[in-house]
Amino acid sequence: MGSGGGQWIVEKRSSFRSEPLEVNVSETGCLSIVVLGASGDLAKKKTFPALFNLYRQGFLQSNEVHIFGYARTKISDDDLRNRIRSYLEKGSAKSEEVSEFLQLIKYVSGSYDTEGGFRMLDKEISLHEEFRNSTEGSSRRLFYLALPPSVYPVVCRMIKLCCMNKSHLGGWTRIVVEKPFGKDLDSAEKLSNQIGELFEEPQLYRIDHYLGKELVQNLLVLRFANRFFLPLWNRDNIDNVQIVFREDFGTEGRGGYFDEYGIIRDIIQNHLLQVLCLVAMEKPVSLKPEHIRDEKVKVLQSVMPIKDEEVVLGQYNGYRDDPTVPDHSNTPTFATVVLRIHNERWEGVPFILKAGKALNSRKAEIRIQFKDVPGDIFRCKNQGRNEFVIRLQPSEAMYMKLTVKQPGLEMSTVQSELDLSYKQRYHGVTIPDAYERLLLDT
Ligand SMILES: NC(=O)C1=CN([C@@H]2O[C@H](COP(=O)(O)OP(=O)(O)OC[C@H]3O[C@@H](n4cnc5c(N)ncnc54)[C@H](OP(=O)(O)O)[C@@H]3O)[C@@H](O)[C@H]2O)C=CC1
Ligand SMILES: O=C1O[C@H](COP(=O)(O)O)[C@@H](O)[C@H](O)[C@H]1O
Repeated sequence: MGSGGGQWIVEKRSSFRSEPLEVNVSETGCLSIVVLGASGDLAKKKTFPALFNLYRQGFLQSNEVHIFGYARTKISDDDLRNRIRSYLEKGSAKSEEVSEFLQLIKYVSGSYDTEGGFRMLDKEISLHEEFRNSTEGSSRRLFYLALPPSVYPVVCRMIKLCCMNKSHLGGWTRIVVEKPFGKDLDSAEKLSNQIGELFEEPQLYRIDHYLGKELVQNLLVLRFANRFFLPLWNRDNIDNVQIVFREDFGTEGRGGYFDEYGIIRDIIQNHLLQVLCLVAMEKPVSLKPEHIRDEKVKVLQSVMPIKDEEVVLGQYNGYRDDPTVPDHSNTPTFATVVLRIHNERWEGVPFILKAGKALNSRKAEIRIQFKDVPGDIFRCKNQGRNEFVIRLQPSEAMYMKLTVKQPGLEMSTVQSELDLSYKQRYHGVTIPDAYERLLLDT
């Protein structure tokens, strides 16, 4: 999706149509945001907090927006509000603001594969639209699937059958689906076909929230707007690249989703692979989504089959104690995988992807380790290599480890850092959560 000359231009993927579709309609109808899987982990930790932050900043107005939670769990509106309250009351949020926001939320309970619940949901949405005097057809309905991908097809069918915006007077129905998009190539293609039969491509938003993180968004700028990196970013200078995700908590009741997918499909195949693409790809022709996608695809096509001996899998002690996890599960919660990119720039440089839950710290970072300097006249090799680190979280930062002269009379060396820590550099700037950015886009 891109903005050109002040109007929004929605472009379908070239595999679906060749001409860009220009949409230039004013959006006047009220907005209903439906969070399916509202009882779950993503909804409470990220979706509702992101909606709350958009509300606080005035992007969602209480006189036009209403939020619906939908899931099978039988709870009341207030039960849902109480479940999420503590996730909203963080930072500078005032408790009155939280209460006002929570009043915008209504909960509907129903199954994912029968019409009853979805008809009820449609009725509730329509009531809200009538209450807001939204002209029929001008209303906007955003369905956010905070659900395991196994239920996307049936949920999309039910939305299409029961819950669509009724006509096209500037209104719309949009569907947001989460990663992982299927389990393997066959299921991803099947899922794509199933959803594609129900909705037009511009109605569909596939989310990978790592792409909304500030420092992931910065990767293109960093690589292609700075002269420094251009000559160094290749096999002649870089020894290895590490892309690491660690979490200091386990599944915590998410076994219903996680155990079926595991850490590779949960984190590596999507979040870390997207980061790898941005680190490894060539400069795109422009910033158009298609041009960026084309370069990413080239990188992925150059990845060699992974060798068994370059994979390590593990499961943390206590994973099976989670009541939502089957007793004999062997689903990995930790994985290290080495990817090798067979092209002129990266031949011989291992890309080491690591992800794990319930480890000793929470961190996501990219470490680019450079080769040793030939002819070590300072005998400083043992002090460590040049390294460029991009810390995505926590505390966003970029720093370069380099060898300098130890200040003083002696000619000795020491490792130091050129440090761009965002908190210190950008005082008073709040970095938006990835989901705020992405939900606002949708
Ligand atoms: N948690 C997170 O931080 C993030 C999650 N995601 C993605 O969000 C999606 C949901 O993840 P998350 O919220 O963590 O998962 P949960 O396990 O919390 O599942 C969400 C909800 O889906 C329903 N559900 C769970 N298992 C099943 C099942 N087997 N069949 C049908 N319904 C089920 C449950 O609701 P009920 O039983 O009430 O219907 C549950 O509350 C996943 O695709 C994940 O990749 C993406 C980014 C971050
Ligand atoms: O997609 C997911 O991401 C979260 C971690 O997201 P972060 O932005 O807090 O790093 C992870 O906990 C979850 O298992 C996974 O589904």
